[in-house]
Amino acid sequence: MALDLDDWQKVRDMAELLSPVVDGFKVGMRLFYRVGPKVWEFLRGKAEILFADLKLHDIPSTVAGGVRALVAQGVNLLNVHAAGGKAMLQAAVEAAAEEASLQGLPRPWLVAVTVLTSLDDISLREEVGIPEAVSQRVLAWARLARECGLDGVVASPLEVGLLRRELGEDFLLVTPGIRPASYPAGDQKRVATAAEALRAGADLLVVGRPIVASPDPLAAALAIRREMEEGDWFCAPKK
Ligand SMILES: O=c1ccn([C@@H]2O[C@H](COP(=O)(O)O)[C@@H](O)[C@H]2O)c(=O)[nH]1
Repeated sequence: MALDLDDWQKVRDMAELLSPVVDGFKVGMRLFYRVGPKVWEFLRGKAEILFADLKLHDIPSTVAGGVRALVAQGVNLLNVHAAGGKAMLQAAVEAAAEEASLQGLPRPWLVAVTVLTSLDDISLREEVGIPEAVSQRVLAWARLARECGLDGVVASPLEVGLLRRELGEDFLLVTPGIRPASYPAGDQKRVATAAEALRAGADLLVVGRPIVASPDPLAAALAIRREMEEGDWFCAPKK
C-alpha cells in the first residue's frame, strides 16, 4: 500500500488501521521528503515489506551512496531507475549487498523502475523521445536489470505476462497502476485490476489512491485483499 500522504498524523493513523490487511507499506518521495527516515522506525513491525520507492537515478557513486543510506535505515525493498544504465545498476546492487552485510541485515530486494505507468506508447515516443513501444522498452530494461543482478522490476500490469514469459518465474514483478473495476485511472495510463495483474503473474501489487483517497480506506483495502485471495493464483492469505 502506497502511503501517499503529507500529514504525519494521518500517515500514522492510516498505517495503524491498515496494518492487519496489507503486506507492505510503500513510502515515496512525497512522504519521505517530509518526514525522513523516522517513517521506517514507525512502520517497522506493522508490515512485512517496507518499500522505499525513491527511484534513485544519478551517477553510479551517488546512487550507491543513496542505496547504502536506505539499506542502513532497514528497508527491505528499494528501487532505482533502469534508465541509469549498467554501471549505475551494478553499483546499486553492490552497495545494497555490502551495506546489508555491514549492518548484519538480510540483503533487501532491489528492483528497477522501467517505463512509468503514467506513460503510454504515444507519450513515450513523442514526449520522452523513446521510439519503441512501451512493452519493448520495459522488456529491454528488465533484461538489463536482470543482467546487472537486480531482483526484479517495477512495470505496469500490462507488461507482466510478457515479462513472465520472457524472464521466467524467478524475477520479482512489482506492479503499480492497480485500479478496482470502474475506478478512475487518474494520471495513470497503463492500469488493470488486482485480479488481472495477479492472473498475468505479478508478485507484488502497489495500490495508492484507491485506498488512501477512499472515504473508507479499510473497506477499500479489504475489498482488494478479497479480490487478491479469491483467484486461481497463489496469494498468501493475510493472517
Ligand atoms: O511506474 C510507476 C512507479 C511507481 N508508481 C507509484 O505507485 C503508486 C501508485 O499510486 P496510485 O495512487 O495507486 O496510482 C504511487 O505512489 C506512484 O508513485 C507508479 O504509480 N508508477
